[in-house]
Amino acid sequence: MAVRGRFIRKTGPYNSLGAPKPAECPAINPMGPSGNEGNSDPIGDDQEGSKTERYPSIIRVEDQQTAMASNTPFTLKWGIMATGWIAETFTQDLLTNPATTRDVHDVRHEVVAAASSSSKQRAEEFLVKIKAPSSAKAYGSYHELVADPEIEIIYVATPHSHHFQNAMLALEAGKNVLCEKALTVTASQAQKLVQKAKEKNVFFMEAVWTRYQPISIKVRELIQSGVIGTVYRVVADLSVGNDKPDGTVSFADTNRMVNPDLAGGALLDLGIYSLTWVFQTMYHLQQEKEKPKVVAAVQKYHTGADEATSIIMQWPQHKSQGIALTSLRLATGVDSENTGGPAIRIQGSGGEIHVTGPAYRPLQYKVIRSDAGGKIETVDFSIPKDPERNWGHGMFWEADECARCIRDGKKESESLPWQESLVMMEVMEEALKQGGVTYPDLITTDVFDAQSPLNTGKR
Ligand SMILES: NC(=O)C1=CN([C@@H]2O[C@H](COP(=O)(O)OP(=O)(O)OC[C@H]3O[C@@H](n4cnc5c(N)ncnc54)[C@H](OP(=O)(O)O)[C@@H]3O)[C@@H](O)[C@H]2O)C=CC1
Ligand SMILES: O=C1OC[C@@H](O)[C@H](O)[C@H]1O
Repeated sequence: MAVRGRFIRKTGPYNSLGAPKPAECPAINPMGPSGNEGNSDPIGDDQEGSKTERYPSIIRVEDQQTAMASNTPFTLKWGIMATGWIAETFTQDLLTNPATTRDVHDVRHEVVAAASSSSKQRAEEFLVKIKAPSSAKAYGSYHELVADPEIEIIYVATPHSHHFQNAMLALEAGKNVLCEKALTVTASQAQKLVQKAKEKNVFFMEAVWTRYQPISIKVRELIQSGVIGTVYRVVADLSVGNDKPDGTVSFADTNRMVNPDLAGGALLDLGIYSLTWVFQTMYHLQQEKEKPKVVAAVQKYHTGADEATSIIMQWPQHKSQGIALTSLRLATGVDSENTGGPAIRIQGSGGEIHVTGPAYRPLQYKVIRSDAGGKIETVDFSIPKDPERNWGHGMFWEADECARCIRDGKKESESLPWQESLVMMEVMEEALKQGGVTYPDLITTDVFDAQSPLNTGKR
């Protein structure tokens, strides 16, 4: 019989009060059963439902007052590079109130400016749309953005094709950088960025938000506690069902999902989350790091990008294997209940953990221990919303991580160290190489050019 568990709140990186906490969060949703009233989520995949629990469920008022009296939150000042879909989503998360949204009291965020490579007007419209404070500046170029002395960190939200040149532009200007996934198009580009971050002594992180979500932290803790024994295999999938009867997929050939000029393809956009689950549950937890052997099957689309990629990784010294799957034609689950099974299956010598939901932001895990007589513990998560803005997408936890690292003088995040981003880039590069996927020189070069069209927007 399945036992639905409650999320036991532990002190974690998202919990900053330092004051004693209630041991358990009761399933109270101050916004009603859906917790989503009136929200218009641009990604359209928010999964709040009646069975979810919220963060935070209860904050004792005296705890808050004690913390507020003794600590002034560290404020991180952001510059947003690009004005597309994820720039909008992430920046709205930045603008949520950390205290009332997610029980975070030690850091906060300020949006200083946003820049569009197309026009200043586009940046102005962006700031209006996300209801940024009137103090936020609009720039019509990425160069102006990175030159703003008030900005401490640049969020790079351009297509992956642009990440190397754009992140390097910001690092060269001495800025801390949070760069969207996939970090780069090639492993050599990622290596160059890490070298530059070291040289400039600044913070640099790949924006894999999943790593900072409470569910990821909890699953890593569970594995480390040994509850399912030694993990020997992880199978993870992130796929979307965009198959069309005429043999194409429902993205225009120019869309960044399939356009080689924008480093399109399933692996760099979606498969990276499947890899994230393989890596964060195995490689990340290895004492002695071992690079995996890689075998890949790649289905190429008529544009030349990959439409489906399956990667088998082997860690011979650890006797473990990981399978990362992604496809643009078949969805991970046929329905929202994931009748077809969990998106992520983590198999250990003493049991399994199943993680359900899209791999970039899953909201449920199950622990199935071989010694528990068939009992299954099910734990649900939800994404908290700012009651005032009626917004929350779950990207704020990675922003909080950036703030804490910068406050504490750290140059990389322990939850996603540089070395791990680099090995993941190597795995993806190797898989694409095995499948014969190539990208244009403009986006694969590892030579920085401040005047590259990728930096100037002169496309
Ligand atoms: N973490 C997550 O959940 C998600 C991450 N992503 C990642 O974010 C990145 C951006 O994705 P997304 O926001 O969906 O993309 P969009 O196409 O919606 O936005 C990209 C933005 O980049 C800028 N840009 C600069 N040059 C170009 C160009 N040649 N073609 C298109 N855009 C250009 C544009 O802003 P402007 O003209 O104003 O400079 C544009 O609005 C990708 O790397 C993707 O992997 C995407 C979705 C979800
Ligand atoms: O990072 C992402 O997560 C959500 C997906 O829908 C999107 O394509 C991808 O870029």
